Amino acid sequence: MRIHTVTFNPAIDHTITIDRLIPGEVHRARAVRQNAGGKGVNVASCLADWGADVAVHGLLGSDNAAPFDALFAAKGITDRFIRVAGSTRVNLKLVDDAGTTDINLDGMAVDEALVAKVVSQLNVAVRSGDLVALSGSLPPGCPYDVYAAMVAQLRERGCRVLLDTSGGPLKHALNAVVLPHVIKPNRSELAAWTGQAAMDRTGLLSVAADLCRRGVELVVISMGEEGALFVSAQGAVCAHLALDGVASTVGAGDAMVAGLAAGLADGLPLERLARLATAFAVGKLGMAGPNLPELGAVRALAQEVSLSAMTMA
Ligand SMILES: Nc1ncnc2c1ncn2[C@@H]1O[C@H](COP(=O)(O)OP(=O)(O)OP(=O)(O)O)[C@@H](O)[C@H]1O
Ligand SMILES: O=P(O)(O)OC[C@@]1(O)O[C@H](CO)[C@@H](O)[C@@H]1O
Repeated sequence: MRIHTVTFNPAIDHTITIDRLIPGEVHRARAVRQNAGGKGVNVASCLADWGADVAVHGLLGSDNAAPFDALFAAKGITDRFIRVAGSTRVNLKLVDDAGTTDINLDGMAVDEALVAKVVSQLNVAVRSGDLVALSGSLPPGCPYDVYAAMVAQLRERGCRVLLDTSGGPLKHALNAVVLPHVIKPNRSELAAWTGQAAMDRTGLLSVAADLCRRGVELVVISMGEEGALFVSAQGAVCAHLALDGVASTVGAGDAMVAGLAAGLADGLPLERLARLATAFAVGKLGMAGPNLPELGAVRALAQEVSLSAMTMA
């Protein structure tokens, strides 16, 4: 069984650490780093640290592909990205004591024929029983309903599909007849899908329960430092683990998706899945880039996660 990740809009994350972000002021950088990123790349990077067999798919600019080539080679990730003339976007992450401010660019414009090529290559590469994570925003030129179409095609091929996206692409995927097995929106992405500015836990739980009734097997709603809700036909739990010394919150949600994929690959029941996915996310928080600490540390974190059962309406 192989895990595939798809990233149509990868990014090089340029992280600048400053003392305190004050709009309109000149800031002096305390530290600067760059890493290959984009949601599906981060998912694959964490899964490779866990020892999973993982392949990455999508579109990558050939002018600045070096950090991606280095990451894939260093971690033994199978590289199925199609190289395209041009540059992958560079996203800015401004880190100060209050947290991280993300400035994400649109990404390289692509044409529909290239998107179709990624989809058909993936359809040939997957085997029944494989897991596929579809992650992130879509670049200009990419049809908003591409994830919805891919979910149907991949399920037809016997794959299990995890979706982590937002806005229009999430809307298309959740309004489709054939739904993903797993979704992992954060709370504001799910609230936006329902047309609300914000939602409390009761509201989130009720939307998740509706999605489960419609056929999504597992809805995971991440809530930053408040942890995450895991909702399936088996029940609902809130999982949380506090961490001192957060190095970077960038990609915590992707690490959580990686933990979900790893747990699903092992057939874990809901509570153990919630523990493992939370341990991946919190383990990543202590690392600068999209990386996990050593496996023993992740397993130890999983034991420390506190779980509380939630009642569904
Ligand atoms: N400050 C924090 N303290 C403890 N846990 C955290 C913190 N930030 C994130 N997490 C953990 O990581 C998970 C994912 O974080 P978050 O909800 O920020 O995801 P996200 O919005 O998808 O992030 P990204 O898009 O950067 O990957 C949370 O559900 C929680 O378990
Ligand atoms: O613009 P998108 O695709 O929604 O998010 C892109 C991004 O913020 O997601 C990752 C963190 O989750 C980063 O590596 C990357 O910069």
